[in-house]
Formats: sequence, C-alpha cells, structure tokens
Amino acid sequence: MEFLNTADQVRYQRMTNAELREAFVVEALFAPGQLQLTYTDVDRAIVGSAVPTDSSLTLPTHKELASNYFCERRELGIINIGGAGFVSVDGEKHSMHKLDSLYVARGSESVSFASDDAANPAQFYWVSYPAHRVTKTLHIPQSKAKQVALGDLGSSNERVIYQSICPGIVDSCQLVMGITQLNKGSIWNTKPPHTHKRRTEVYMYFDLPDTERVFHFMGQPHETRALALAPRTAIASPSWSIHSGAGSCNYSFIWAMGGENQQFDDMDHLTLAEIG
Ligand SMILES: O=C(O)C(=O)C[C@H](O)C(=O)CO
Ligand SMILES: [Zn+2]
Repeated sequence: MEFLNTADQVRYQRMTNAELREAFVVEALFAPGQLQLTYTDVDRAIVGSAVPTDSSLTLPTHKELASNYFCERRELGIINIGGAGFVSVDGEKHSMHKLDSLYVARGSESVSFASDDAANPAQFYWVSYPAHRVTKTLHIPQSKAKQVALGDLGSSNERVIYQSICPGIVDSCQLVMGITQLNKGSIWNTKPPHTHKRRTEVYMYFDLPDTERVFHFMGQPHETRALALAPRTAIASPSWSIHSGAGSCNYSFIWAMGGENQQFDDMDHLTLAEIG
C-alpha cells in the first residue's frame, strides 16, 4: 500500500508542480494484472484499483489498518470503468458491467475481483472510508443511479451526474460516490466551483484519449493551482480546496466523498470572480 500525505493550506502555496503532484495525486492506478492501494490522509480515504486478467485478485488488508481483513471497520465503493467482470463478496458474485457500482458493507470478510474476458479486462476503481456500523452490500447498475443534468453547452459544462452510492439508494456510513459524464463539446466540471468544509473528496478522471488531459484546479479559492492530469489519475481534495477541472476534450470522472455529512447539495458555491 502507498501513502499520500497531503500538504496543508499554507504549504501548498509554495510548492512546485512536481511537489503538488507528489502530495495530492494518485498516479499508479489500473496496471493490468495488479491491485493497487493508496491510503490518503483526507478523512482516511483509501483509493484503489484492480485490473484482473487471467486470474482473480483479492483485496488484502495491511499492517496499518490493524485489522484481520480490509472491510473489518471500513466500507467500500467500487465502480467498474472497463470490460465486464464481477466482484465476489464473501462468496456472493456481483456482475459488474461498465459504470456499475457496488457498495461493500463493513464486516465483509473477503472481496475479490475477476474479469469476464482477460483480453478486455474489467477495471475496478474504489474508494473506502472508515465505517461506524454494519449495513448491507448492494449492487447498483448505472441505470439505477439518481441522474442530475447540469450546465449547458454554451458554458461548456453540459454534464450528467450519476449519484449511485448516496442516501436514498444505498445505506452507507460516510461514503457518497458517483460518476459525472461531460457531453461532447463540454469540458468544464464543477462549474461554478465549490468547497465543502464538512467533507473531503477524491476525483478520478477517465474516458478520454491517452493524449488528452484534464487541467484540474485545486487550492484555496483565492490562490488556485492547476495540474494537468492524464486519464485514470486520481486527485485528493482536502476540505479547504476547490476541485474543478477543464479538459482538452470531454471526459468522465468518479467523485467520492466522506466526512461530516452525506448531503450532496451541501456545498459552498463560489463565483468565478472569487477565484484567484
Ligand atoms: O460536475 C460537477 O459539478 C460534479 O461532479 C461535482 C462533484 O460531484 C462534487 O464536487 C460534489 O461535491
Ligand atoms: Zn465537491
């Protein structure tokens, strides 16, 4: 397991791009045949990926979790961004098509990942937070997610937010998670930008060609920095930071939040005049 130690709201202002990347970005994701884990210090979110090819991959625990198994005190939100596959939770198989979500409840002892076709492997991405009670594991096909259409083409931010792991759909503890898809011709996510002191957030950009980038804006509203992120890269957003991006083309991203509350709409919106 890797560890991501984010910088504080003063120190990030003096950092080079390479230092900002080191402190906020999770780049080593989605290696074929491998499972990867990064423990962040934003509300103890653990970010991970698994790309099973010829054999299945099993979610391990780690010394720093001091647990007998990964979900002993944790919940897990998994989304597949690749070919069809399945996730087995304590022996129960959940088929996962592209963009399906799976909520894995605290207390689930074994979690493993497999692809239907090694030549077109599933690409599982997940975010996990500590969980204070036992709830139920649930599979959510993308069609069952709450859909919210936002923005317009004239402002280059026409997009659909799919809220799959959220109150009303899944009984989770901290985790709120879903996918935002930008329509062709739109490049801006999270416009207008916002913060939410009550929650931290992790974004993971995907579904754009390898040659394209998303310019992700982070930092305090009056002192922002931009990082050019390649596809399948995640970035942690501390509670004091905006999180908004402009792509060199349209794209999708998975967002996941944890913290004080689970209210998606609880945001402190900013006007662009407040961004520096
Ligand atoms: O494009 C958007 O707007 C988003 O996807 C917003 C994120 O979901 C978010 O930041 C929720 O707090
Ligand atoms: Zn947010």
